[in-house]
Amino acid sequence: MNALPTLEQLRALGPLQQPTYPDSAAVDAAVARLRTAPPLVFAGECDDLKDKIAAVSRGEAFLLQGGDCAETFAGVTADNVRNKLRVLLQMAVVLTYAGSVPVVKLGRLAGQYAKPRSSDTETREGVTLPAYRGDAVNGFEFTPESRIPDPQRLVEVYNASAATLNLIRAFVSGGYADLRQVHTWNNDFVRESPFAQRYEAMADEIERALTFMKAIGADPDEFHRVDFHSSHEALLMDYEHAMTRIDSRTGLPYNVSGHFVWIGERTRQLDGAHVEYFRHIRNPIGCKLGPTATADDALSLAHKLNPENEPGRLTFITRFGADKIRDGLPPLVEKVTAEGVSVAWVSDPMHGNTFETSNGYKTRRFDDVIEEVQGFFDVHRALGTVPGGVLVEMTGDDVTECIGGGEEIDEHGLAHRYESVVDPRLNRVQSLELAFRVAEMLRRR
Ligand SMILES: O=C[C@H](O)[C@H](O)COP(=O)(O)O
Ligand SMILES: C=C(OP(=O)(O)O)C(=O)O
Ligand SMILES: [Mn+2]
Repeated sequence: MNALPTLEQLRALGPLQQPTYPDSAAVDAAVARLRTAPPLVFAGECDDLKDKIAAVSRGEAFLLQGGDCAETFAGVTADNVRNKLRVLLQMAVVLTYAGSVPVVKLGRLAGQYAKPRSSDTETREGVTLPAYRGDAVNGFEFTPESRIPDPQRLVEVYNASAATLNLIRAFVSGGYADLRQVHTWNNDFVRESPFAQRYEAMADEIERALTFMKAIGADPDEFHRVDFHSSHEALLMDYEHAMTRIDSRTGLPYNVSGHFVWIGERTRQLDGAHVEYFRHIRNPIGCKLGPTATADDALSLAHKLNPENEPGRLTFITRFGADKIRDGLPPLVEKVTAEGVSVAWVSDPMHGNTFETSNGYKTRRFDDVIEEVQGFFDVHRALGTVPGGVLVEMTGDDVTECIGGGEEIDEHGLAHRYESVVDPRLNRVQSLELAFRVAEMLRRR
């Protein structure tokens, strides 16, 4: 494989969804600063994750990827990060115990700050401004000043990601994620929620099992820490290229701003800048596939992004929508499988199911989310292939952004606590409910 293209070469390919900065010298300064910054992750950690995703592709593990649609700088607080991690750990333990399969835990965090948008502008009450493109680019506040892209924010992304990942690393190795804390994670949960109660019952069973294992001589320290990795959409060429380093062990380039990075639905053109960048880095990578993707697109992307057909290297994240998955997914899976391509299939049941309510909230129906995951499992079952995981937009807080679920949030209920700056997230109860529902699907896998 030839060498990593320069940033200038990638820019010359016209990458889509990039901000238009007013001051290019300021961009150069931010990129130069990032080029000398220490890595946030190590290449060896990326390789470990690649091995785990290879197990996912063989059906020996299940991938749980979750976090905000868009992280915010204001959201880098101990409470926010802990709440998110806690629900991810709860979901993982539900999937592991009720689904009887090891779970690969992948946070959509510590780097998820840049957003592709369907429109370059946003209009409110007759005023039109540049669209908000994530805290990596501009401010959410609807004023002309705040919406101007500021490259200094790229350095802030690095700092915010470093702080988040540092805290996550402390939590997962310092005892918070110890399986013996399985009850503690559920403390202060709405007791009335049937899923919180179901979780309590399951946690009791797990505790008994742990006591039993200790009695027969198992080492309790085995349960002390968990593996947890970070991921984000590698959208902004300036940031991602500046955060690419040559691994000293192998001499190969890795993106060191996250363990796993993915190409979004809007930037997966075969001859585009993103695919060109991604084919050179050695991280495990993902590529979204939506309803316009053909079987030939999938195959060409696989050949270009993973020419050596390395297991665990490539994950296809499908996001068709509940009404399209059953017809749209089979041709892709059939062709890719028939050609002997090694890939992990993951369902993103969020992005094909977004709509706007009459009162102006971008939302999703919990039932559509479940229906898409069910369709994903059914398609794979019918084809004899492996439904490898789910990617969800979720938060550890009790927000009201998605409709339905056990608490039966309706359109009017969305106004109660809608905090997302881009897409609607499952709240804590909805996330747990999803985990139980997916565990049932896994048991039948
Ligand atoms: O999160 C994904 C995209 O950024 C988002 O769904 C696009 O949303 P938009 O249509 O509001 O721009
Ligand atoms: C932008 C996203 O998704 P997609 O590229 O699939 O639209 C996302 O995951 O937030
Ligand atoms: Mn999103």
